[in-house]
Amino acid sequence: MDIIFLHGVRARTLIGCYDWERVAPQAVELDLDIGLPSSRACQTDDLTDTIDYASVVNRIHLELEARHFLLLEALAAHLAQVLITDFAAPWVRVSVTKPGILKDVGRAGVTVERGQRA
Ligand SMILES: Nc1nc2c(c(=O)[nH]1)N=C([C@H](O)[C@@H](O)CO)CN2
Repeated sequence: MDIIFLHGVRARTLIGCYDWERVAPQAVELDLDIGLPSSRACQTDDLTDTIDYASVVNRIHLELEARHFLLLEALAAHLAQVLITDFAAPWVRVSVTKPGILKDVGRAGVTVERGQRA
């Protein structure tokens, strides 16, 4: 399976289970690994035969503005479902981290995998 990736996507969103996290957006970083439905673009050299990673990152930012989750797990699972449903990805791995959220921890986060990796 061929994979496109977007690693180190920086964004701000309302996320968290505590009251202080419900009032202001905070920084998150995402790593997205997205399986492609086919390797056709390798032969055709045509953007319409693959998943446009620029379109993906635009959609991710729209989702982060529109949806507000309590847990990183719920956010990661939602983004994974968007990639599978709306971009026809057969397999995705979505990692979401909160840089600096915990004392003495560089990044706290979660990774979800959805779909079948061929
Ligand atoms: N497994 C998780 N643990 C925690 C999460 C989370 O999303 N998944 N979130 C929090 C708080 O919201 C955190 O941002 C502040 O401590 C705690 N644990």
